[in-house]
Amino acid sequence: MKIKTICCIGAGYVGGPTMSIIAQKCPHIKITVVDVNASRIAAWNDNNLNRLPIFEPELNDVVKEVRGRNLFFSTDVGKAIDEADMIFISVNTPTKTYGKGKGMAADLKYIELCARQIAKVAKQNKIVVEKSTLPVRTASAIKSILDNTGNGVQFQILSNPEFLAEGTAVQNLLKPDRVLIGGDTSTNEGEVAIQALVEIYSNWVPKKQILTTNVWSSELSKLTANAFLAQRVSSINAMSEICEKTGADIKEVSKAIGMDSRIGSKFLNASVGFGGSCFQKDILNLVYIARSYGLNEVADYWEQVVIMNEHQKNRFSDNIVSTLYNTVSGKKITFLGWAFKKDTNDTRESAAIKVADNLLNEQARISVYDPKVPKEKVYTDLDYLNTRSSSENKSLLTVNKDPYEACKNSHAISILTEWDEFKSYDWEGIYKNMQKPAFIFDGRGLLNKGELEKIGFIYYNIGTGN
Ligand SMILES: NC(=O)c1ccc[n+]([C@@H]2O[C@H](COP(=O)([O-])OP(=O)(O)OC[C@H]3O[C@@H](n4cnc5c(N)ncnc54)[C@H](O)[C@@H]3O)[C@@H](O)[C@H]2O)c1
Ligand SMILES: O=c1ccn([C@@H]2O[C@H](COP(=O)(O)OP(=O)(O)O[C@H]3O[C@H](CO)[C@@H](O)[C@H](O)[C@H]3O)[C@@H](O)[C@H]2O)c(=O)[nH]1
Repeated sequence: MKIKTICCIGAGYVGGPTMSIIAQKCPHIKITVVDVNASRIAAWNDNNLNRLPIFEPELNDVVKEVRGRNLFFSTDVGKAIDEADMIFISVNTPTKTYGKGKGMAADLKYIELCARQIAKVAKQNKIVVEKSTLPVRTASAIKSILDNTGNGVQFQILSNPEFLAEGTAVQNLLKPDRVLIGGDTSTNEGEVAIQALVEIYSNWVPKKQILTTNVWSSELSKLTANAFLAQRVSSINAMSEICEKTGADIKEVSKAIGMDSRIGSKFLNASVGFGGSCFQKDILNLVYIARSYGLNEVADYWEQVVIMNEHQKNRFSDNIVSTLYNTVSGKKITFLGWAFKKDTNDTRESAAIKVADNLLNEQARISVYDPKVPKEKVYTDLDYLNTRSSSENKSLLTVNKDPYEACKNSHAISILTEWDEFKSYDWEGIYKNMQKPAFIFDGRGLLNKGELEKIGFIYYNIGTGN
């Protein structure tokens, strides 16, 4: 079966980049990305590519090449569904904030809305692809909605989880470690649908890296991959605390263990804590699933990864307070970085938010600089916590466009995101304009301790005892 038209529901961090690359590699397929958020669609259609709704290295060039050729962004969800042979569901699946499973389970209301709309509109057989990250067995719920509310047309459901990481999305999509496709391997129609998607990826991904499985394995593999990745970060962060007590250095420990080919060297950077929209949400979802099957030991095991992460963020802010003579009340603390990692404007679950909230509770004044995160976003993130009024947040925290201004007169600088540009700042100049003693709390192990200490800074790093 040859796919000629694709619709992708959800123009976010996954839908936008993923469809841009499919469009680039498959010029014979017309792709329409749709979203209910009209301003997001307008931003994807903006002539000024620097105003695309998400910042991803190299993405602007790809969008420039394919937009208007075979990639289109629209708010007309019904029309795009109707025209498509294959529909990707790429909408958000956040943690539930209400009812049963609140704070743990994935909220599938957006997924269900998509399924109902597909069922309502579709007049011909369609392949529906789960691109969003979903609890294992969601495909059966989607199938049930489609079959029971549809117009009698046939639907095949595939699971095709996305493994891209933000900041490297384009390269991850161009050269994925693997593409995973789960489908109904027990029927001919299921096999045909699987092969239709395999054929799309085969335009640029070597066949041996395209893995096909049953639907449940595919859905669960996505949650498993994120759980393992996050577990590595929590494991190295747990060791960082032992390093600080014992005089061991976490970078040396990471290097030493990473040279064991069974462990591997990637994803072993101790930090102020993992952020991003996926790790916490997906682990909590896994914990919820395990509990719902009565697998309490399994649930406790994975939950500890999130508990450890909360602890890492809290102990980072606690260390700032205790080092600054047990009070930060009225003191200016500069945050370099607000995004959850470098090379993205995404701030979802960023460690910076929690650290800021803790320090504001201690009446610190915070000044933030991030090269890609707009001022309004910083305030929205803080207001969302509902810890204090929006006007209090605005009076206690300022957002600067200039990093040197942000650092002026501050008592301490805290590195929250590992943006490369921070490494080449004029640190001597920054030191001169700070209160003394001038402290740096490096939550990313980014800066050069020796050089900064030579200038006169008191420098604290995660995982290094002083
Ligand atoms: N962000 C990542 O790096 C990443 C990577 C892999 C997988 N995922 C998974 O992919 C999914 C999407 O993540 P994201 O970061 O792109 O989310 P996002 O919030 O950036 O984008 C989702 C979009 O879907 C739209 N939407 C919601 N309901 C809709 C509906 N009924 N009709 C039309 N549009 C609708 C929203 O308006 C939003 O723009 C999630 O399940 C996530 O776990 C994310
Ligand atoms: O050694 C490390 C590696 C990562 N992090 C932090 O962990 C978080 C997540 O980083 P990363 O995984 O690189 O970015 P994400 O975009 O969240 O990507 C993860 O989540 C996506 C959404 O499911 C998956 O598709 C990706 O495979 C998975 O890496 C960030 O705060 C990083 O700073 C560390 O602290 N130390």
